[in-house]
Amino acid sequence: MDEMTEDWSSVSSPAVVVDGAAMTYRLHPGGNAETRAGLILKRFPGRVRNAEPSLKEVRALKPLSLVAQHGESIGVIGLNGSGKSTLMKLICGKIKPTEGSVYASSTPIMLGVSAALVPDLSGKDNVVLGCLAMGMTREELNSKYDGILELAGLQSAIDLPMRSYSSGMSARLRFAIAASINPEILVLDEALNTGDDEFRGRTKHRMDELRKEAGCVFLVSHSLPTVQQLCTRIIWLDKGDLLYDGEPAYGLKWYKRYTKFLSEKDVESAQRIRRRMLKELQEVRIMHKVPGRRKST
Ligand SMILES: Nc1ncnc2c1ncn2[C@@H]1O[C@H](COP(=O)(O)OP(=O)(O)OP(=O)(O)O)[C@@H](O)[C@H]1O
Repeated sequence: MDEMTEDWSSVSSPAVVVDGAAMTYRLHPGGNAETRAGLILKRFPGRVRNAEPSLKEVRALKPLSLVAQHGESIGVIGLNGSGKSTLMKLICGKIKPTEGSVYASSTPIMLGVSAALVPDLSGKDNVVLGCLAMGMTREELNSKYDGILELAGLQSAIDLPMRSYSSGMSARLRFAIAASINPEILVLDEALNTGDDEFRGRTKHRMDELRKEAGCVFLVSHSLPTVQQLCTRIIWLDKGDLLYDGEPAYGLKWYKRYTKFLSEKDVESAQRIRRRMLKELQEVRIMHKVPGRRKST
């Protein structure tokens, strides 16, 4: 990930700039012959299709440009496999685009503390662990600890081992930990889908606070009410294409129609909507400043 070095203050205040970024995964469907799975497949060569390793490519994201400003909360919607997580990983710098570039005004934080959390430890202990894993100092942790427990709102369950939590309870805890470090850019991938209405209310409050502190939040979600309630803008991805980038009401209206047609197996009508969205999409072009020259627009 390239950190932005330009002075954007005179133009606007972008938090993330995606400049023609695309992602193609390359993989060997036959697997590595040295792995356990590879050895098993080798014993049944005639029965397993594609047992011979051959390079396959998955075009997860086609070239896409967008600018996310400070103060925005952006919902990322789309069917399974449409490229949402891939875009988030590119934004967080977890993977490098195979084309184009991604710039961020500071390192985006993905709600990724789950990896550091330990199911056998209590919620409280996991708060300590998660915060330290995100690089918080002891002093910061002490000052924020009570606020995190309050935001998680797990009451007495906070003393129970995390393995006893429902997915909604785990989501509360993970969100409370991740949102505690006031990240300038926060990426929430599916984290809030399992929360109930009460938790969504708390989340909205915290997300509004983050945005007011000039943060920028990306929220990947299949829950349209969540996106509608929490986001100021939506991005709709479909089979690696950007279909919509704009205010939520209009995009969600067409997305709901699109998914309804697909569920009714009316592919023709769904395709019509897809074409319409692509036609209406206003292409974003990232202007690169040339040193010593004025931008002429
Ligand atoms: N590491 C990987 N290697 C190969 N292909 C991948 C990899 N990760 C994702 N893909 C493929 O890229 C495409 C986009 O996947 P991605 O996870 O970004 O979609 P998504 O919109 O987040 O899906 P979902 O809603 O199901 O989480 C899919 O076809 C997926 O199979």
